[in-house]
Amino acid sequence: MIVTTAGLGRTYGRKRAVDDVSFTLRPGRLTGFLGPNGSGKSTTMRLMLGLDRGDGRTEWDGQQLRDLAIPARAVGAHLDAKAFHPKRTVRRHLMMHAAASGVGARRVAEVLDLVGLGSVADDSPGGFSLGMAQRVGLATAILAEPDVLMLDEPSNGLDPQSIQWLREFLRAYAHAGHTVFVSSHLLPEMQLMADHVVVIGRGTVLADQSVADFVDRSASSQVLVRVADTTAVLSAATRAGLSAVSEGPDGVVVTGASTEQVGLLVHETGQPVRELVARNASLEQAFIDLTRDAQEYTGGEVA
Ligand SMILES: Nc1ncnc2c1ncn2[C@@H]1O[C@H](COP(=O)(O)OP(=O)(O)OP(=O)(O)O)[C@@H](O)[C@H]1O
Repeated sequence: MIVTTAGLGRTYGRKRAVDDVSFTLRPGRLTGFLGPNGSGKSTTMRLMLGLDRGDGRTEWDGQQLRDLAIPARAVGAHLDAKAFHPKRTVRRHLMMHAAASGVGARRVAEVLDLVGLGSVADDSPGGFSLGMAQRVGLATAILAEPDVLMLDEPSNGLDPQSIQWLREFLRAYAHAGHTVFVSSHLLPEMQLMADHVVVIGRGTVLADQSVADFVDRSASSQVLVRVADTTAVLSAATRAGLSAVSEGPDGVVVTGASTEQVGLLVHETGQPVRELVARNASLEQAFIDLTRDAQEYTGGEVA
């Protein structure tokens, strides 16, 4: 299912929390939703689902969510870690959601096992840890095997094994043809998991592109090339408007260019390449570069 948001907006008091946010989520890929604290991720997700009133519209394969026959089959969302009754058992909680979306008891048992809650299915989740509560939320979201899965910070409170499990689960879910949209502050995790990213800062979209392109465009992406005549490569880089510095006796480091561009540059100088290595910035570094000016809440210098 293709999900299109157009012109989403929301004002709280005098603050424009989300402003003219438009993007498209495509099936078969996991889109990460990134942004500094308070940048509007949760608000955007709530607007998409009609849980918050605001401007703009979201279409699910061209339709409004309320016009779909069984909305739970279209989208499963987990936005709030403790969105369950603390005294109702996990199984009962899931059975109630199952009934509302035409899902049978077998699927409830299957999902309980899938998210690792089988042994506590008949416990009340009131005293659950954050990680356990996250599993209940995920179980609820995937119950009806929705076309679209939307999760707000699902790795919060999960231990490393659970994070790895969640990553594999979400990737498999996306690559089976579903549309997956996940917000997270765990950027190294997102780099392993996401195909595409939407980045927002101060309520507006700053980037909407593949993870590879996003990381590549970072000012911190560098390419190291080793050649016999570094001076010729440095001049060619300058002529091409690229920033380049020499490194060691035969190395040149070019900033902000792809390996292909640097390969062509060396080719122009008519000499063989001894080594060509991309020193890609991490998703984390690319994110920090991009959102430096869109940081709502910043800490002081660390001495
Ligand atoms: N119910 C509300 N009332 C007033 N202001 C709100 C409300 N909900 C969100 N905001 C404000 O809107 C802005 C966006 O908040 P939102 O929770 O969407 O950001 P976020 O990107 O999800 O943040 P985080 O990463 O910290 O979870 C913030 O400045 C926040 O303080």
